[in-house]
Amino acid sequence: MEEVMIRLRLSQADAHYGGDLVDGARMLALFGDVATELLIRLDGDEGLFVAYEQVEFKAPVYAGDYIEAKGSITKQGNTSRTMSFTAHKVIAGSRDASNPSQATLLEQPVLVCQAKGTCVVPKDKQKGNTKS
Ligand SMILES: C[C@H](N)CC(=O)SCCNC(=O)CCNC(=O)[C@H](O)C(C)(C)COP(=O)(O)OP(=O)(O)OC[C@H]1O[C@@H](n2cnc3c(N)ncnc32)[C@H](O)[C@@H]1OP(=O)(O)O
Repeated sequence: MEEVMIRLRLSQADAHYGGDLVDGARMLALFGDVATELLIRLDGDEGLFVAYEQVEFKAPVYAGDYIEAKGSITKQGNTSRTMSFTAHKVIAGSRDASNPSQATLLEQPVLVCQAKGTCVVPKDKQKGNTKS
């Protein structure tokens, strides 16, 4: 199955809790964008997220970290598209206030979040089914 990936750096604006910790919902926002691209590629429509079946936050994410969010469609129903997602930290920003510009390229990316979810694209919006 085709895989889609979004890679971005989390900034100070993403820090939400003490110690520059990023809200877990930020990872779900990334998964939503990954899902949207998967649906555009398959159906030519952005679709709608109907449910997350499973979300696990496996490691903390901080401002300054670089994240790769990936997803693929695992099952195609009539209108539903079931997907699985992962987010890995590939660069860790500084956690040392005395050396804030230091950063570490991680030899092994760290799994920070994983989820399964389902999106819906109504039949009349699926590629090839539009009447116009
Ligand atoms: C990815 C997006 N581009 C970005 C977003 O995240 S959108 C923002 C968040 N989502 C929304 O605002 C959507 C709000 N929900 C809706 O508008 C509707 O619920 C819906 C349009 C998404 C679905 O409505 P409807 O078509 O009436 O639903 P159903 O006919 O009941 O089901 C359609 C298919 O979806 C499957 N399904 C329904 N509920 C679940 C569930 N909890 N878990 C897994 N799958 C579910 C259902 O089985 C149908 O599948 P098939 O058509 O048989 O394949």
